[in-house]
Amino acid sequence: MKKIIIATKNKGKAKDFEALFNPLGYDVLTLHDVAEEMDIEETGITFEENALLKATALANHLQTIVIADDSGLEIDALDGRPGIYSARYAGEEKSDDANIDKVLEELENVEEPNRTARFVCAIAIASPTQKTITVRGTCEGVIAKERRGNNGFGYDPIFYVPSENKMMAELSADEKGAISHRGNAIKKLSANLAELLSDK
Ligand SMILES: O=c1nc[nH]c2c1ncn2[C@H]1C[C@H](O)[C@@H](COP(=O)(O)OP(=O)(O)OP(=O)(O)O)O1
Ligand SMILES: [Mg+2]
Repeated sequence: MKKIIIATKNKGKAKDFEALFNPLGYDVLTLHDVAEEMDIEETGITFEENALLKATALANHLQTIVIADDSGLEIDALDGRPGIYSARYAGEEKSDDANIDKVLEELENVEEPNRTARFVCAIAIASPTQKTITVRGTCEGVIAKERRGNNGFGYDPIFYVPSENKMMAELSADEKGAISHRGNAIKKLSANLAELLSDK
């Protein structure tokens, strides 16, 4: 199979990408496979900037074409927080469990109609020979009052998807890919994905 390199250390994200890319004929490699030692700082103030930082750093390092994803959860009642700070919302140790606890606590007194939120995913493609590209996908939902489901990663156990009548963490990787912010971002590329990934 052809290989696609994703500049991520997040294993849950890598699984999402496998579900999206394996059917298109690509094996997924991550930073764990190609440059474990790299630690790319996310100093941007938008998802797109951070995705570009990650993709460009690894593309330059490997001298090949690379994809990166910067993503997060925007909660309307929290004025869009945690946003680009989603991974470290409850502290530098990047704990999904602590992040969820913090969100549930902050929304303790917020009732259903005001618990709307969206996942956002910016995907960047960087290459030594082509112009960089970014696309954004989103997925609308509602923050539940407690966790449900064992699939996925991050905030999936508290993200209710109305169109599926399920938590994101109750969907299989394929079902998630069909409706998720990550899947929606990839869809925007799909018409010319093969060309974009050919590194010519
Ligand atoms: O589908 C998702 N389902 C649940 N949660 C999600 C999803 N997509 C992003 N998220 C959350 C997880 C993390 O708290 C943050 C991403 O932060 P982000 O910096 O992009 O990723 P990361 O630091 O975990 O890995 P890396 O930068 O190596 O790709 O948003
Ligand atoms: Mg990160």
